Amino acid sequence: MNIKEIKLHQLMMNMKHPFTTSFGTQQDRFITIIEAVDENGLSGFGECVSGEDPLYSEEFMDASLIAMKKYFAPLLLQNEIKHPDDVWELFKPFKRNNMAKAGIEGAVWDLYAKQHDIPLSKLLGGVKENVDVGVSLGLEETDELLLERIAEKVDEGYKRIKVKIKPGRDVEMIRTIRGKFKDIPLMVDANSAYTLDDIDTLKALDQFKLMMIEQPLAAGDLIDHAKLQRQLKTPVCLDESIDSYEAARGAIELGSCRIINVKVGRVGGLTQSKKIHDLAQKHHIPLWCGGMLEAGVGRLHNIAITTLGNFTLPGDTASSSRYWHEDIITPEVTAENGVVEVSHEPGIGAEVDFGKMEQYLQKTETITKEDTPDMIFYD
Ligand SMILES: O=C(O)CCC(=O)C1=CC=C[C@@H](O)[C@@H]1C(=O)O
Ligand SMILES: [Mg+2]
Repeated sequence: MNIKEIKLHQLMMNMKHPFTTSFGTQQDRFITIIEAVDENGLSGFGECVSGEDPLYSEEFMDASLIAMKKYFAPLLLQNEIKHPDDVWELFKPFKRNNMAKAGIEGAVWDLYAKQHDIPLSKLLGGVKENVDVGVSLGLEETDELLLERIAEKVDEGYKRIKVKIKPGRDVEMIRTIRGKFKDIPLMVDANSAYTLDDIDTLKALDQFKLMMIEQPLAAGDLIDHAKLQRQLKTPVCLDESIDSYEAARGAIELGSCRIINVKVGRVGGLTQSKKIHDLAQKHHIPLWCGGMLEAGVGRLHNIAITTLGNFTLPGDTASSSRYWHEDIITPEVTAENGVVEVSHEPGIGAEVDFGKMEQYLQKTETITKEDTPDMIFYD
């Protein structure tokens, strides 16, 4: 693919509203945009979605940056690859660090699609021209405030509403929501805030006709999720637990969930996302694409993967304006009545706008072919 250099554009973006989950509140988003440049000056873009702190998962941006600079970018530059699927194999000896791997791999996918003049969605085997999207709402100080936010998003036409729950803000809060919004497609996300000791609370949620309960228990606990799913009518959806193809296989075989949320970064990139897609399809497990509070580049990668046939449920890829006063891409992602049109342009389908990015840019670091992987044991 003749990749000449990798640039790591490090941005600090300020979110329009704080976003609160069971594990914390976020206002600033530290994002790295990865640019892979080929010998002809063509650029492909990826986004590293690690959090600022290791709260959602063990990955965090400072560590991902080191992993990209020390290992993944130099490795990519020193090994000629023919296809983006080769990237996963190239990085395989290096354990985990999926979000760092996915960020670089994403730039390679976009570059390859542009080199071949096709949309990323088509390159991935996507079959949809538009995708349904929902919206994820954080916890608010009061239920009244949350009701207002839901009303806004229902008016905007989103295809489903996801609300965050945690112990003490669960059954009664959902009862209040259902009191006002009797029939909206509604789901909850606990981000691992419960254990099987909370089974009565989780069972009580069955009465509210929820589409699913996302990640109620600990990420590593496929066994307890299987026990829980057997006792719940509401489908369990796994997010944090699905950090690899093998985890997806385990969850499906054990019956730990009936739905999977695929996050491209969490599973190590688009190649792994496709593999999980095919596995889930074979087992009749529907998918949707989750979000990581991405800027436009990550958002467009999410839309591209959602065009695959088994992404049958609305994802978290809401409009750019859901989180940002101004996104870094032109055109921005816009959901009309909960539907995003898939671009026919080559690659991710929008331009990264360096003029807009400037306001958020803290630093750009460039890795070239002269930079060797910085390892003690490497031959
Ligand atoms: O809109 C989005 O990007 C999804 C937002 C969202 O729900 C999440 C983002 C980041 C980490 C988690 O809290 C989370 C999730 O669990 O899905
Ligand atoms: Mg989640």
